[in-house]
Amino acid sequence: MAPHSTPSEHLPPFLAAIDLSKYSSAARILAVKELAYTGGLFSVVTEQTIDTALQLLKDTVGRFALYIDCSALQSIQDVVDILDAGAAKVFVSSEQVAQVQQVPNVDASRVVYFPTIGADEAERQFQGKGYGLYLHDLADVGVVAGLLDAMGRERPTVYARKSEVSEEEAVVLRRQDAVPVIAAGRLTTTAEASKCGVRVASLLLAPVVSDRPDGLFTTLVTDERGVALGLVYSNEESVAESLRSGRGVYWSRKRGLWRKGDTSGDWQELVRIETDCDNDCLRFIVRQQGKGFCHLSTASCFGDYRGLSKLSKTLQNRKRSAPEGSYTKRLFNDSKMLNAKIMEEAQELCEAVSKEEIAAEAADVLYFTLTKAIAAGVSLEDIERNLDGKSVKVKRRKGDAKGVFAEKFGVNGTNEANGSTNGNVVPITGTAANTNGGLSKEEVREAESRPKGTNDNAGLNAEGRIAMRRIDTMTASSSTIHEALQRPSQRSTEKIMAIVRPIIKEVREGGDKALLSYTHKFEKATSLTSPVLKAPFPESMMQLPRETIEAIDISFENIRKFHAAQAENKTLEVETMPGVVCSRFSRPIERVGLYVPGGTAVLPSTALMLGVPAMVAGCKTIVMASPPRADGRLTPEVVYVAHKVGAESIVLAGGAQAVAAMAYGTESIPKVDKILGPGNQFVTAAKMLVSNDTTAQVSIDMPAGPSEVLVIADKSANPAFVASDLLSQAEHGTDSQVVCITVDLSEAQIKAIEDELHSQAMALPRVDMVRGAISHSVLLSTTTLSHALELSNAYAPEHLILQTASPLAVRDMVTNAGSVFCGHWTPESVGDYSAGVNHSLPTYGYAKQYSGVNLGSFTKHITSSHLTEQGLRNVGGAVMVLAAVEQLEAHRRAVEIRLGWLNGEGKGREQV
Ligand SMILES: NC(=O)c1ccc[n+]([C@@H]2O[C@H](COP(=O)([O-])OP(=O)(O)OC[C@H]3O[C@@H](n4cnc5c(N)ncnc54)[C@H](O)[C@@H]3O)[C@@H](O)[C@H]2O)c1
Ligand SMILES: N[C@H](CO)Cc1c[nH]c[nH+]1
Repeated sequence: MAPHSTPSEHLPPFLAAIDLSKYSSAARILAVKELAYTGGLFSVVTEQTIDTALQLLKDTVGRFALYIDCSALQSIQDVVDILDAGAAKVFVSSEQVAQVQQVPNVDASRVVYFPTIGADEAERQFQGKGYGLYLHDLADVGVVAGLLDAMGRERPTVYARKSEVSEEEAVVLRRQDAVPVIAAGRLTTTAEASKCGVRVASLLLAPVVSDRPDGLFTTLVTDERGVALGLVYSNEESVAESLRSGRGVYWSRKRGLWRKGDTSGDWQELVRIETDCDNDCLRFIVRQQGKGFCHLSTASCFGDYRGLSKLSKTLQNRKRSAPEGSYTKRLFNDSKMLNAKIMEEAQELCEAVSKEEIAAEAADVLYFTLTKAIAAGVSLEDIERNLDGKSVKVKRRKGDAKGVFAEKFGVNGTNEANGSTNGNVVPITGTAANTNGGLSKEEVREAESRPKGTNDNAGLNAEGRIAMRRIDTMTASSSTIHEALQRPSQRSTEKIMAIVRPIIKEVREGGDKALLSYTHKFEKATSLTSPVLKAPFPESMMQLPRETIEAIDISFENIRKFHAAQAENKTLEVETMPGVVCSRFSRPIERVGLYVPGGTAVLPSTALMLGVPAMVAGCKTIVMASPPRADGRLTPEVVYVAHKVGAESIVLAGGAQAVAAMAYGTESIPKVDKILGPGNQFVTAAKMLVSNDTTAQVSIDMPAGPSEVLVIADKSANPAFVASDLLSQAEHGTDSQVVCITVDLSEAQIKAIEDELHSQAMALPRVDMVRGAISHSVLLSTTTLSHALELSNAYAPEHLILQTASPLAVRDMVTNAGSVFCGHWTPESVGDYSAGVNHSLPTYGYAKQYSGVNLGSFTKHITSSHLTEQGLRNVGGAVMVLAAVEQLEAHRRAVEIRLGWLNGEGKGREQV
């Protein structure tokens, strides 16, 4: 067979094809030897598995090379996200390839072309682009050789897959410099050949040629950072044994098979085996145990470690057993001191000028940085992996300085121009790439309030405890406090709007069909054929346990009483001048749309909070909307409440599409006059957009987004109560925010709140949701109640909890808040469900200008005037003068003509 020119990149010996549902974390992959030791993995990603893929990439970046077949994805933004998360390569279909070309910064060598159209057209798309080529479903591996020959020297890297491929066939592919893609289950580390398995050792060694007379393979042994430990030899037997046992095993020219460490105890954990660029040398990457690799008890045969490796080993030893009184031990035990040192050294590095100073200060920064990392269980290798991950990012960040640092150094940092204050991501333009509105997958996850993955350390401090950021308001700058109090969801408003706009447009234009298709997409309720459920609702849809019915009925009655008491039954009448009577009376808004959230939790309590006042107000048409479950059904509690309040229909949809359906109406859903109800960022953005469209003729209650709470706690507060109230809102979603303001508490008292927060959070089923919220939450310590109130009024929380000695007196100082909960025996959750107050409240600081939902939200006021003859005489002069000032003659004459009549100047006076 003619030799083919080797592609100019370093390729894995094969790609092990894994199923993402089975191999979703690095730990799972590492547990399977066949996958762990050669580094190349392949997986097909779909809309359903994209999040798993992104999480896996995050978890394994720099450890494995993941090749992802993206040909089933609809959005090119998803493909970009996969590349950005560190995929070695993406396989894209003929349909996707043109779009990928338009994305800036995508390196062609990270794209593998998967032809899904006719050969001629495919060749035109592919030729000269520098992509790899994926040959899928091969009938015969011999085809590859012919194809490669035809392509000549400019040939691409070829990835080839044949189902049930035999070892022989895989070796043929490998010798042709093609990369075989082999189902993980077919791979084996056993030494013996078998019909149903493909030996990893055979594939690894297939192209390797020894340049030694004894046929042994020269083998370089290195640690994970690539530092050489020594030179040894291998052969097929030792390589197979190494893969089987997961240890460094070599071939000694004197003693034969050599399991390193069997006699000395200095054994090696195998990380990976690689071949070099021209296949005449192996590299074993190992984790050396014991004293070191060399028989002289040094780390390597070339002496001891130096530089960062040496520092990292020393710090790891110190962490295990630091001598009492050592400086490093002190740093390990005192995180505040360590943080202060990092800041101090960073400052000194900024001020350094000469080469010597810069080297010395940079060394200090590295020392303290690495100490912090190792104290937290982060190794130097982890940091380097992270760097490698960042080096392959596609989305370029502007990298502006931020906040106080930008201010301090006088550089522009707020990046407001592109609507982002935290991401600095330069948006992708020009293609359908922006279907996520420019949000990264992680930002979308947060907007969707999805729980944090177990490998994501959101909300955890350096000790791995769930902890809020702490700020001492006596020493922190006002910009630090201001920045800490920014709502997470506000950072991406424009991007969320960009996602929501096309959804609204589609539903407005496409009606029921478009609405249903979004429900199929977001709720996965693909069996649903109608987007609405009309009253009367069948009994079978409201089957509930007795105690649930009782609880709903009690809450219903309390909410009804409190809202009924808000009714303005009498017409307001004021005689402003004799004979001039002004009145005001209220009328229910006729048609209201009530959004009941249902993405991450089912909220029948919100159905009560909206439905009961709508019923009390007398709204004629009550339409509810709530996302159905994946089986297409609604939670029975919501149906029961809808029935109790007399709703005419329930829209089986959520998000922006439900808002659009109620705003514009569809074939089966009535258009409403006002939309009320809280929801996630997509819902809130949609409400704001439709209320701004004058053609929709719809108003909204307020922007009521992700839940938030602010607790003011003085010395009388019980730390367990404080923590429980903070957590009750943190569990709503990863984009919720909770704030605790302490008043004159000692370090021990603040610590008691932090301890409670950690231990109570750890026991919650939604702990991974809570961690997300805690990651952008804050504890502010103050010394006076008035300062605490000043901060709270500026923040304008949705819920304000006063755990203070005289809560009612403190309440009098509140100027901005959605709802206030007074005293130690008033948890916020009583207001969420049953006390009677409404829980649909303004968030994002809108409590400065909006009230929470109340009876008035469902009514409008109409004014009327009634003048007697004398009344017109009394007020007419003023009207005529002002109309003349405004040069509105018809206005003036409307009075003048009447006064003329009264003065007997007109005809037919008796007709009036
Ligand atoms: N402020 C208040 O008074 C109040 C009261 C109750 C609840 N809340 C808040 O309501 C929110 C409820 O959020 P939720 O997510 O559980 O339910 P939700 O019903 O508000 O949102 C779910 C919908 O979001 C849409 N969506 C999800 N991912 C999307 C994406 N990537 N692109 C476009 N649309 C997408 C889907 O249509 C889905 O139906 C929470 O943030 C909670 O804190 C606030
Ligand atoms: N706390 C939410 C208002 O932000 C409402 C709610 C519903 N269920 C529980 N709580």
